[in-house]
Amino acid sequence: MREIPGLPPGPSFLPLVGNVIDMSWTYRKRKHKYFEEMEKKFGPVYRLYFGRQLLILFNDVESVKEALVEKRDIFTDRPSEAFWVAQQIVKHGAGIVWSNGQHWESTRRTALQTLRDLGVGKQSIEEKILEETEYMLTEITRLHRKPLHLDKLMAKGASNVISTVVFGKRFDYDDPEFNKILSFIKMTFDAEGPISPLNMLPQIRFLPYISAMIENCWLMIDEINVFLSKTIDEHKKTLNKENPGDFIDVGLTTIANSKTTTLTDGVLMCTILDLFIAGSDTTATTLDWAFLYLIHKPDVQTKCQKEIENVVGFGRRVKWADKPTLVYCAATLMEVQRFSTVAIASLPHTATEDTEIKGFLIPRGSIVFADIRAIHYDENLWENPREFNPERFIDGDGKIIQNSNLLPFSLGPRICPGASLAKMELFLMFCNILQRYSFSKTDDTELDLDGVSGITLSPKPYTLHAKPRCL
Ligand code: HEM
Repeated sequence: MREIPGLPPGPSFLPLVGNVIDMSWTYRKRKHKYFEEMEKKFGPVYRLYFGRQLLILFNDVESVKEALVEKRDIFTDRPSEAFWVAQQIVKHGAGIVWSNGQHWESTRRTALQTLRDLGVGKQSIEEKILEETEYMLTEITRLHRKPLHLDKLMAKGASNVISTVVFGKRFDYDDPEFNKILSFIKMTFDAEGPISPLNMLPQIRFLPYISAMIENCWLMIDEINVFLSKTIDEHKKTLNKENPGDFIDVGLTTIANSKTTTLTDGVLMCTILDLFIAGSDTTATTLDWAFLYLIHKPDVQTKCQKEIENVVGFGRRVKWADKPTLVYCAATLMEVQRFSTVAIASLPHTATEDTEIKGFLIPRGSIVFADIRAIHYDENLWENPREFNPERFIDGDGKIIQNSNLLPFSLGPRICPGASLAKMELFLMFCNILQRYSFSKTDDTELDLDGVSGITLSPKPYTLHAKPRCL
């Protein structure tokens, strides 16, 4: 492989495989550490090779804004053609995440409008989140006498909020169909995502271990699709076009009423899967980190609880309307999002023409990522970024500081469409659980705050003790 002059700097690489051995093997499950090393060596814009494919990482806020906002016309598309896994997904029909152009714009717009119509950001969805939080608290009450793993419970809670929006109903935590969706999401997120070696060398799909894994994955998708198709059919039978009750109803009404929509039953199914995949693990993992930080920093937990006690007391649940007065809790969640940066980087974008960022050539067809974690740990933007400190988001008058360098949902036209829902879930679940329970470490061993990288960055499995405060 010959380097094109003008490219950003980057590490040496091997013919054919590029930097894959370091990325996917030496730093397996520690991709965030690899990106950190590369940024230290090569600065705010660097290049890697994923096989023969050029990858460019933007690591400071200027380059990310230049690419994803100012040059949005060039950097909005996903590289659906460049990845073998994406090609397979798109072959089965694309929803929001992997589609481009007109199809993406219209599907994303419909999804956003539908989420708004269904009450995301409003009281109706708040009720559902509070109801789900009660189920989570019942589980904690049932299990709290033993050391608890919160990750699965958070995944069930967050997925049920999406279920309520999409299907108009929640599932029991032991429902087999629900658990199938959860296993699929977990499998997807444990994988290396866009930089899985399978994308670089699709031929390895014929190796027995890998082919069995892929086979298993398609089987799961088939089963989920059968379930989705059955659910859509059931919705067709009860559809009231004047008063659609959930995401499927709104989708079916759009299909029936609009001659120009790109929505079909197939696209609806893909979009539903996108919402589940993109919306449940991210939110659940953020909450999992939040409770890990609280047992690491008991003083932060005490301050959050004192604030809840003073503002809300114990006589009622914490509401979304309490957010402006629960300043320390809100700041803690902002710090959780900065410090954990669950989405280490944006999803992949591609350059649709040759361009320059910070004076470096970014050739057409290169795959680019915004390294969100690098921005969240940038010493030029944050004081002591390696310290967990909610106070950084509170000003001298005790008001929240909205810091435009906090970018957990990325930037530009592909910015996460679920951000409002996620923020509401995080706040209501976090505060209401803390109102009722205190959490502590189960032993004296030091907590591991480094995390394990898949598509998202999750805490290494940990347990905690939950002690009821008032029941
Ligand atoms: C704390 C929770 C969440 C975090 C940290 C998060 C973060 C992100 C990030 C970083 C992206 C990539 C943007 C880019 O490529 O530039 C994204 C995309 C996306 N997210 Fe989220 N997200 C969260 C919750 C949600 C929820 C609850 C939903 C659904 C209701 C959702 C749906 C999506 C979708 C559909 C996309 C693809 C957007 C597109 O390609 O146009 N996310 N999210």
